[in-house]
Amino acid sequence: MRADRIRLLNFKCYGNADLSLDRGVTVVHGVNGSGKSTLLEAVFFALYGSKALDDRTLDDVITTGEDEAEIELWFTHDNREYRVERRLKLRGDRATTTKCVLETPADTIEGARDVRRTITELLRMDAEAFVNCAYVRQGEVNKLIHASPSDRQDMIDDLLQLGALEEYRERASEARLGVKTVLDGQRDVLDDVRSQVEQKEAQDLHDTLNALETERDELVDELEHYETQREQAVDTLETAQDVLDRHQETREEIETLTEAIDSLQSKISETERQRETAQNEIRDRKETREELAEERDDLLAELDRDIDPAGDADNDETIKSHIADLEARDEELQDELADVRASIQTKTEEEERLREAAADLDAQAADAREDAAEFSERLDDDESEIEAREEKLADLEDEIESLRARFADGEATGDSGSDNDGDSDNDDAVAFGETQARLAELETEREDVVADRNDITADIKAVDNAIEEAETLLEAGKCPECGQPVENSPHVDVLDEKREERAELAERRDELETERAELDARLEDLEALREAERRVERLEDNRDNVAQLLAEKRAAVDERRDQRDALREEADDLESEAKSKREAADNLESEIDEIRVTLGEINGERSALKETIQTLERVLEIADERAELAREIETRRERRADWQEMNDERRETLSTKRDRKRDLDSEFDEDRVQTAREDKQNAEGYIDQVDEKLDELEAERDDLQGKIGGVEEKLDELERLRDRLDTVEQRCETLESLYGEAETLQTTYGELRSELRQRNVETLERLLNETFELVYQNDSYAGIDLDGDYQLTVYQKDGESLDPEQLSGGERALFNLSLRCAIYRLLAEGVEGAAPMPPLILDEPTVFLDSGHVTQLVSLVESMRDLGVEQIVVVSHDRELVGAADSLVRVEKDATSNRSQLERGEPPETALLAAE
Ligand SMILES: Nc1ncnc2c1ncn2[C@@H]1O[C@H](COP(=O)(O)OP(=O)(O)OP(=O)(O)O)[C@@H](O)[C@H]1O
Ligand SMILES: [Zn+2]
Repeated sequence: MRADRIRLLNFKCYGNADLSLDRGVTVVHGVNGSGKSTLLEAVFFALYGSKALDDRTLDDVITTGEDEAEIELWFTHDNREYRVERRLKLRGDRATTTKCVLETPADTIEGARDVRRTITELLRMDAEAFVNCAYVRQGEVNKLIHASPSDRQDMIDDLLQLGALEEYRERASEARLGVKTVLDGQRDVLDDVRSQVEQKEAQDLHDTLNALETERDELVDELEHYETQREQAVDTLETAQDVLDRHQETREEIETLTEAIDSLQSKISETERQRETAQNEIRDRKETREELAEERDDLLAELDRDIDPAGDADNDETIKSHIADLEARDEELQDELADVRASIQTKTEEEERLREAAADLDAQAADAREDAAEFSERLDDDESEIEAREEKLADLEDEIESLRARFADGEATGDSGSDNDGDSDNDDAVAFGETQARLAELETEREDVVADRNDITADIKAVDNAIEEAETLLEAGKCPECGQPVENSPHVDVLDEKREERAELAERRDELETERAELDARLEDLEALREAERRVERLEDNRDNVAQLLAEKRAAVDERRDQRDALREEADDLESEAKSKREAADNLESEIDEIRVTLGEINGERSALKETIQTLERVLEIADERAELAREIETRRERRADWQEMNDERRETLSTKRDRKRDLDSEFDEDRVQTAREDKQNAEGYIDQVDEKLDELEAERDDLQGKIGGVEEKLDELERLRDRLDTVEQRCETLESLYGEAETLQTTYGELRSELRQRNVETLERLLNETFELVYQNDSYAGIDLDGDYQLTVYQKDGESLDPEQLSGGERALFNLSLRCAIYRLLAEGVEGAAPMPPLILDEPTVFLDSGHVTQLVSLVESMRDLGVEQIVVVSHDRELVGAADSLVRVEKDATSNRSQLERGEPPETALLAAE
């Protein structure tokens, strides 16, 4: 087997680690406590699980503070690849395996037990064998030497698979002992059964049986005799009993008869009483009938109708037809009544309607009159308004006339110009409608005058200026015309001319002023006329409007007057209509009163009818009651006749029964009864005695029968015992031969083991000597002796022998390693040819060794490799060993996380290590 790769998660001091391993020698190195041993333990744990933990538990395996751990190991064995995986989980403070899987090339095995079993079969080693052979744990170098010879024997035997033979031998021995125990037991049984048979045979059982049977036959004869006697006694007893029974029956019949006679008599008198009661009831009913007849006669007399009081069926019919007639009449009356009521209803309604209509009409008439009055009032108003308007119209006409008179053609109105005031000029007389044109003419004229006047005013101003200048010049002595000195000036006269011109101009201006004033006055008059003209126009408009309104008003007044008259007429009509309706209503009222009288009459007749009908019905009722009474009387009569008949029959029965009783009384014989009683008593006495005797004899017979049964049973048992004896004898023989076989088997296994062991011991001794010589080249020791019980003895050169315990520490270590390697080789070479082996694992093998011996150890390791050990893993920090490694693994603990780490190093590291 070869470990190829191991992966760890939270396994003890490892956090996350993954390491691949090679064939050949691998040296694991690192400082103390870095996790070297733990790595080896992990390989061991991966293979065997909790069995690899000795006395520790699963929770020790999980890194402190974590709650899950994983271990995975890939390995090759016999050229096949395998992978084992385990997962642990902390639940509370206990760890459990949550996954355990082994993948083999063929299949996958699950579960810790099955995985361990498969691995044990595969490696042909259990966990214990693994540590004894392949895995030399730290500090266990002396294990094999310290062990007692028998422990060592067991260890080595187990490794060599000889343990099984010892087991078989022990099993054979156990089987032999087991057979022995059974055989001893069976022999005891055999003795016991045999003595029982002998005892039983000595008892003469057949003779005893014959004697008992004879005795029993005699007893049976005697029993039969007594039984015959008993039967006779029983006959006698039965006959006597018959007589007594008959006597008893007769007596009972007489008693029954007496009872029957008594009961019949009482029934007869009871029925007689009933007959009498019925008679009384008949009498009562007859009386009631007569009373009813009287009542009926009274009623009929009261009615005074043609009905025969004697009353029979025909009479009833007559009454019924009377009632029918009366009811028919009542129905007629009822119809009439309904008609009358309906007509009252209709008429009352009609009356109400009429009165309502009349009231309505009156109201309408009142409304019409009111409207007419309103119209009249408004007509008065209208007329006074018309009057006012007419007045206004006349005023307007007057004003217009007077205004028109002021115009030229105004004289046409008749009033002459004498009325004209003196102011008005005839030249200015203007016709109506021409003022406008005239005003325009005068306006133009005035403008011309004003313009002339303004021109003259300007001229005056110019003349004034010239005068003023000339005067100034003149004062200065200058010519007013040319400005030259006045002396000699021809122009001095000019000033006067100018003054003249000015006076002329002023005169002219005054004329123009006057002319303008005249024009202004004429203009004013004309304006006034113009004003009058406009006013006339307005007044005429006004007059026309007033005239039109007046005309309209008149038309409206006429219409309104017509309407008022119409309303008045309408009111008259409505009133007369109301009156006629009211009259109609009054007529209806008196009609209704008359009808009410008829209603009263009908009701009166109806109540009289009802009374008569009731009386007649009562008469019919009485007839019914009387008939019912007659029927009752008849029933009672019939019943009385029946009872009579019944009693006659009873009386007949009574006499028969009395006869029978008399016969039975005479039949009764007291002597015969007495004899029967005595016979019975005697027979009973005898039977009692004989029964006692029979009981005795039967008990005796049963006893004998029991004894016979007992003897027969003993004979059967004897037969069975003989059979049993045969069986047990046979079984003992079989067991004896089985015991012999087990004994042979036990010796065979024992011999086989010591033979095999002897062969192995010889090989082992040779291998041990070879190895020891290789690692301990020393002159002191001549060789090692290993005997059949694995007793080890070391011989010194001088021939003295030594117990291995007496060797030095280092020597012991080397000796032990030699023994381990020898065993490993023995196993590897195999008893039956080479077998694949687990890696050889050595944890700190050099502790006790000096450097010289380390060299020897190195050669041991190398020789093992050369001998074909596939993989050797050594934990050591010895430089020499490191130097001999094919590959290196360095283990280091991270100072901060406190987790171990694995690192592959190649041999060049040797140089580094050597340099340290
Ligand atoms: N369950 C655990 N969780 C964490 N650490 C653990 C656990 N069990 C053991 N350890 C630690 O693992 C460390 C490594 O121990 P191991 O015996 O493998 O060291 P080593 O390298 O073989 O040392 P030495 O050279 O002294 O033999 C120890 O320090 C120990 O405290
Ligand atoms: Zn002049």
